[in-house]
Amino acid sequence: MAYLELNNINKTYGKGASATEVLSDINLHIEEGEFVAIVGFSGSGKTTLVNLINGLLKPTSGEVLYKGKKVEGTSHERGVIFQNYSLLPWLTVYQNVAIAVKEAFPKESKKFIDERVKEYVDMVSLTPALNKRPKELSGGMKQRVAVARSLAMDPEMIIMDEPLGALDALTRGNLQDEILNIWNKNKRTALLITNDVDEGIYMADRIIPLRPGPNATLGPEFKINIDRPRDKTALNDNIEFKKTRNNIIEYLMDIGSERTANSDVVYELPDLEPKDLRWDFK
Ligand SMILES: Nc1ncnc2c1ncn2[C@@H]1O[C@H](COP(=O)(O)OP(=O)(O)OP(=O)(O)O)[C@@H](O)[C@H]1O
Repeated sequence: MAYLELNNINKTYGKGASATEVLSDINLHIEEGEFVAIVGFSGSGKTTLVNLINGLLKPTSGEVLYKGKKVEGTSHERGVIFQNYSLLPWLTVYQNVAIAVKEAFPKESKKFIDERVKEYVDMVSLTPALNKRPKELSGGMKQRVAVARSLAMDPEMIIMDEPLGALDALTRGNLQDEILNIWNKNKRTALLITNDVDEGIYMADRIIPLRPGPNATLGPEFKINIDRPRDKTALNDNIEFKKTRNNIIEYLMDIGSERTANSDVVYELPDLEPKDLRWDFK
């Protein structure tokens, strides 16, 4: 039994003539302690997949099992970091994080909650913004609050839906490392949805492409055989990194051009440009 299992998942939106099958025959098994990345094309169904795992959506057919039990709704055992922040606009940064920490640790003291909120807000370098409301923050700052809020709840499984998309390279690199630290230190299981192949290789044990939809399905997995902790600066010269990166990009380009040739829809490719300079920020 895997920690998280998706068995023969199909998800259709709409009914009758307007029905669209977004995900088809998705099978994914993640073991406890693993870090898996799914890299997909824009609009291929990545958020739908996250919402099925989180329990916000029900599959049209198939089942999602978490620790052997069918997922029937949301739970803070599985913490999701969404790409669209979902902060409560009337609460400050402190209050947005505190409300989540209280929910995850209902029996803990006020002091514990206060310290934990401040620790995680500091981790995302937002201590000066503790008393600001979301409307006073930039998109990247809001995204960092969302990261702090999810990680402060100490979920058993960290599920990330393009969580670092709106961030500059330096902040993005720092948060990748914070997420990896928490995953490693607390022996958590992680699923990262990203359109950045380099980010996937830096962070994950395996990368699985999501083929473009409709009827998106998972492609073959690519194992990342690079020792941890990984050194960003050294990665660009790592033969295994270059080989894996080329293999994944080649696969994505092939399926992208295959689908474009067969339809009128223009698919936006994942972030495939070399980002060599990015690693120099550390
Ligand atoms: N509630 C819904 N009802 C109908 N169609 C939907 C619904 N939610 C998503 N879709 C459609 O399903 C497809 C996949 O959407 P989804 O948001 O899962 O993709 P995504 O890969 O996360 O996209 P992006 O990379 O742009 O965030 C899209 O064509 C979208 O229009």
